[in-house]
Amino acid sequence: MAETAPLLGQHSTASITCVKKLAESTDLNSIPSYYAYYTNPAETMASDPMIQSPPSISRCSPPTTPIIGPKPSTTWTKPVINHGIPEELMRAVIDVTNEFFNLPEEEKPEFQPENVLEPIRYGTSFNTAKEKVFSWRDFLKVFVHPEFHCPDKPQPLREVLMEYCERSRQVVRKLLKGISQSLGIEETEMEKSLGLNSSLQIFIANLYPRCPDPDTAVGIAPHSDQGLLTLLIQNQVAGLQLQHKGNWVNVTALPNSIMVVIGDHLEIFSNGKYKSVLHRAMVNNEKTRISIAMFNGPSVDTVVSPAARLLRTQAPAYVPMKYKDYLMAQQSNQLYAKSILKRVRIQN
Ligand SMILES: O=C(O)CCC(=O)C(=O)O
Ligand SMILES: [Fe+2]
Repeated sequence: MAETAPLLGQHSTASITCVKKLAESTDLNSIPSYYAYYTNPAETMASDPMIQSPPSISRCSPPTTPIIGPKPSTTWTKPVINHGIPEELMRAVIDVTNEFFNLPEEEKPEFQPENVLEPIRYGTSFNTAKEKVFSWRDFLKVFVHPEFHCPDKPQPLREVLMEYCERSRQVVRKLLKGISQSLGIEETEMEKSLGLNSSLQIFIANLYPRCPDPDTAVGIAPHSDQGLLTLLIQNQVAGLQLQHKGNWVNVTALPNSIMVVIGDHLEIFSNGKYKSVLHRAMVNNEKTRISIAMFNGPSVDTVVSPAARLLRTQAPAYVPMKYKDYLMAQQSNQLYAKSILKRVRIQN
């Protein structure tokens, strides 16, 4: 990982809206310097995939509810199988997303608003207005709950997305139920404190085109996700890595599994028992990779603090912050490690 965040600054490349087009140029043998994220080859190295035993929702269904990791202090991500989401639906989400990215660029400006909290946003890297070094990634971000939004093209996107986001919320609710039990918190307390009935759910589609210099570029820079839980699927092409005990580890997706990634707000709500996971996406020079990250957070107006139940016996390790403000802070900066979480963590 880069030791320090690349310097902030206005870039002459601010008008770049898409890496796909660049990657498709026939004579591209190297990458422009503003995609050189890693300068030291050691930073891109990762260990072999860890073999993980997936928890299965149906096997763990109530009263023994699903678990993520062996104990609540985990910093781990887990693949979940038997989640109840049909494989065809997961494939359809990836296919229709690919269709969106394949639309002519001339048809996409309507999805490129200035405001980072607009409900439909297509773009490249993470925040080109703030980054000096870009990520080798195009993205589509759509707010799908509590209000459902969707680009009006390609035509099948709406139906597929609506079903996938509903099914994902059901999976997340089951997982959160298990997590609340593991923390000794009533499910209703969690629901109420986090405003889960109007939870913010964001669909993020990531496109990582083939890259001529995969050891220098990054698909998405090291970061933790800001919500409670992210459900991640991909098109059979590997690229996700997570940091475990200071080392980067490749994550291999089991067929038909969903990776569950713990986000900052679960870390805050659990007062640090669950730790959000530092992860990144790497690129390759053979195949285009698509990943779909479904972010599931509290409701935007919730002021999130560690659960009251936990604070009966523990000192708070995080200061309260409105979820919307947290989201704004994260989205309007460059993506860098756990930098936003650090702002609310109480240092001992
Ligand atoms: O593409 C991946 O595997 C990771 C994507 C990701 O971390 C994100 O969208 O937040
Ligand atoms: Fe992420």
